[in-house]
Amino acid sequence: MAHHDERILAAAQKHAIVPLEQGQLYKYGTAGFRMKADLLDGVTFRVGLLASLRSRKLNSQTIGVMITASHNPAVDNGVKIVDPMGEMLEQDWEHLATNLVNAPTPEDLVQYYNQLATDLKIDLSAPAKVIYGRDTRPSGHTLVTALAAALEATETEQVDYKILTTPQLHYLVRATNTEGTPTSYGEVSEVGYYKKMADAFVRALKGRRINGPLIVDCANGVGGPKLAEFLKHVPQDKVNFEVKIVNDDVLRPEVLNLESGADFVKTKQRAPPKPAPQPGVRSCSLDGDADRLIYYWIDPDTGFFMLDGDRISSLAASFIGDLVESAGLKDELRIGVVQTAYANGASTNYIRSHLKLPVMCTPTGVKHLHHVAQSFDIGVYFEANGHGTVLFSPDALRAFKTTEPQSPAQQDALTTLAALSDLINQTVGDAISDMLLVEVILAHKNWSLRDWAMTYNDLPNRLVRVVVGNKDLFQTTDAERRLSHPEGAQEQIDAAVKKYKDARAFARASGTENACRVYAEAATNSEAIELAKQVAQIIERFGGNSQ
Ligand SMILES: CC(=O)N[C@H]1[C@@H](OP(=O)(O)O)O[C@H](CO)[C@@H](O)[C@@H]1O
Ligand SMILES: [Mg+2]
Repeated sequence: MAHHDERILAAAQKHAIVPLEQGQLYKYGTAGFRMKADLLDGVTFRVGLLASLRSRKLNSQTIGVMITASHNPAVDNGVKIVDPMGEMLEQDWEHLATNLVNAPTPEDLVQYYNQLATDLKIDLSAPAKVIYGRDTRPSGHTLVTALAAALEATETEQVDYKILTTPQLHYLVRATNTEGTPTSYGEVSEVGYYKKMADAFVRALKGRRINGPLIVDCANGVGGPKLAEFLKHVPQDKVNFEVKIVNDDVLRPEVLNLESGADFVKTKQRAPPKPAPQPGVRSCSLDGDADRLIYYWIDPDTGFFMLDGDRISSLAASFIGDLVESAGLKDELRIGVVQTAYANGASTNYIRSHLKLPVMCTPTGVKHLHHVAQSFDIGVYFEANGHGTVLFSPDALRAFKTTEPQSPAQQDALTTLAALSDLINQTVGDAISDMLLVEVILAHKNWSLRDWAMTYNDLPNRLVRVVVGNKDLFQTTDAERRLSHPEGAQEQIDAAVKKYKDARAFARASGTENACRVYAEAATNSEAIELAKQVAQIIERFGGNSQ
């Protein structure tokens, strides 16, 4: 025991943890640790210790660490751990991360680190490997120094991939752990990621023409330079993909996510004001770390129209469902769609009634959706905010490759499915990969965004944030669609919902902010607004005193 005590102790003193106000604790949440960057040096050091422990626990497999605060302002940053197959950190370890980070002194830290090793039967002399990347935030540079110090102190092999999108880091973790095996995920390099995706893009398009230019707003984040790099790998002689990258200034941190990006477009329900929107042109926005995607266009007649995660999900499910049928695999492969309670009710209805596919609902946070999507052969999952992907099971991948086609149409469907399984990032939602998927589908269907939008009409809806005295009073059940506590609150929400046609509403405590969120939808816009207001008032009444 006491393998690296001296080294950890010395390094921990240089990367001290900053005590939070009023005895509050750091918490590993949906997005790892995320806050003002100047609080994160000690946190990142300690996350490095945990990543090293996790690698040693999992037979020396490679673990990833991503430094990003996604769509938050430039002064924030964050750090999260990626598991060996490119998935989010296993939930059981989230509270270990919380405990390790909150150890009060360097001595306590070393003691807890050793205790974890003992409790989890981790051999501290086994090899360990951690790879990492960061988005374009200036603070990422110093946080990486803290991370590297923890890896050095614990004699963990490390690779610094420098600036990456979040999904690229997830790709690299899986590629590293599957290198040289039959399930190799791709070349272990950033270029390997571009090559795999460009090749799959060409194969999936099958010579179909992309209908007009695409404007991509990159939120002045890491997606800009990475998309530009990707495009260099797309063979211009085979694909007519005309992309105009906008908001790609990564040299001025103050403009990161400022009035641009997928989160801005989704929450404000309007196009980024700069550059001036071009009516009629197909447009999309990535978020600051390029794992979320929203499409939209400005209609010369009716104005702004947005196609969010629910739309991408139903588009993908419809296209892949048709291909599976043409491939003769309908009875063999189970396709399903996974959503959260925030999915528009019209999308759920469309997928169930029109596409005739099962829809499952999970609590908020992509790790929950990802997990349930894995229970299908083809699991399509998206949050309404534009984060999501499509997962293919080993059985599905095998079927695409080994089914003997009886007709050219069947062969065509099988090869398109195989190409899609390479194009779509299997580890996590990936805005660049999802964007290419959408472009492929629109090209196959010869659809404009207007055609896509016509598949169903969204129910009018409202999402409001309610600050209460104590958000922890609000506990949910039924995938967050109902409140179990405080007692009596749900009955009042039910009574309010009953007053409106086609209405639905729910309230829950946010996992990322100190507030509750209320969502309401109804047959008309004014009713959705009224209902949201009434439910917000109920939440305020039950929410404890705000000081
Ligand atoms: C309504 C909403 O958009 N909630 C977001 C938000 O979670 P909250 O727990 O609602 O704060 O941040 C999560 C992490 O980015 C994201 O997964 C989720 O979709
Ligand atoms: Mg993001």
